[in-house]
Amino acid sequence: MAREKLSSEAVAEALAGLDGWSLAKDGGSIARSFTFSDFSEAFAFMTRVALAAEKVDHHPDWSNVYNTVNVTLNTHDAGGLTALDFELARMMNRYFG
Ligand SMILES: C[C@H](O)[C@H](O)[C@H]1CNC2=NC(N)=NC(=O)C2=N1
Repeated sequence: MAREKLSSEAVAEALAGLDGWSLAKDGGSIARSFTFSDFSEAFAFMTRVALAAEKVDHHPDWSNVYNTVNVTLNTHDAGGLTALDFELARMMNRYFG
């Protein structure tokens, strides 16, 4: 259920309630950059998110440069966006503060 690909209407609705995230041009993923005061804060965020992502078996595609974490979310198994991506995005926003 949660890993079923969402319709473009459902994606638009979920995205409307989600601060800071944008949809990729092909509609297949969402992305956000998080900027922190320094590397320690950025890495602490990644550690918290990594543990929570592992618990729900849904993992971000991300990179880190100094104080910035760039995140892309999609569901590889579904070949697009699912409810799990939006759950993970909301969780990251909460951890960001
Ligand atoms: C076997 C395992 O449950 C799957 O490979 C999970 C792991 N984490 C995942 N993470 C993401 N982002 N997409 C997936 O399709 C996915 N699949």
